Amino acid sequence: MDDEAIVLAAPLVRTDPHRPDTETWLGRPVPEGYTDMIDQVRELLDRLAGAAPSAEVVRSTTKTVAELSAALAAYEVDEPDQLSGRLGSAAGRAQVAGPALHVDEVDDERMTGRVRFGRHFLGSNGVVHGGAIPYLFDDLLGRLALGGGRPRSRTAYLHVDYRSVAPIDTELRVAAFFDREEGRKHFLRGTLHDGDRLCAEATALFVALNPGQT
Ligand SMILES: CCCCCCCC(=O)SCCNC(=O)CCNC(=O)[C@H](O)C(C)(C)COP(=O)(O)OP(=O)(O)OC[C@H]1O[C@@H](n2cnc3c(N)ncnc32)[C@H](O)[C@@H]1OP(=O)(O)O
Repeated sequence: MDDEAIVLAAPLVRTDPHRPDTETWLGRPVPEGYTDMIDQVRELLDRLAGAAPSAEVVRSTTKTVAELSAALAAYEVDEPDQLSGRLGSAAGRAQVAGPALHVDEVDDERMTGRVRFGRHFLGSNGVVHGGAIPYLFDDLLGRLALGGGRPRSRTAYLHVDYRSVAPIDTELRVAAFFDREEGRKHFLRGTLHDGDRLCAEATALFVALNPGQT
């Protein structure tokens, strides 16, 4: 594929001071610019959601996206070598299924951060789709569940209360708390705020996996 075809738009400015320029995964360096590529795909999804393009632009976009898919297909790897969703210090772990979550502070019991849902996550009337919020909490709480040297665990339940609407294109605050542990059961909770206004809160049970449990 022509290199020029993969230039989607002007590159995004790196805005996250917590994100390192380079990162390693499984001891190997992550390709330079990988997280910038993920940012561009997020931008593309937002533009796609918001656009009502002409037939000509639909045709050319379809062709370009097909070329991009073909280029990436040539580099497909098995799950253990996957980068997307595995880069802990990248926004949203470099996984475009969810919003770009930026972790600001984390210790064994608590995690705080910021998140901005783009147009891709619009439900209606300028607010975030209700299904995107559990994704955010599962990811956020799942990360904290793994903190403090705790064993791998899996979400057994995730309960979300929607207290007020969460606007898109707005920096929202998230927090996660490790509440308590009962044997293999780890209880966590999380909050999503727009300024001082509580948008949603969640409680979850993560069950630690037994040795050999996949
Ligand atoms: C960095 C990465 C961040 C992203 C993290 C994302 C995490 C995820 O999304 S994981 C994917 C979604 N979750 C799943 O697919 C889980 C599917 N379910 C399972 O695999 C199993 O049911 C599992 C592992 C949760 C529990 O099964 P198992 O290991 O057999 O434990 P089990 O003996 O049934 O239960 C253990 C305890 O938990 C309790 N428990 C289990 N499920 C539930 C539930 N839904 N509600 C309440 N209690 C429960 C049991 O009652 C039991 O309690 P006690 O010890 O007091 O008797």
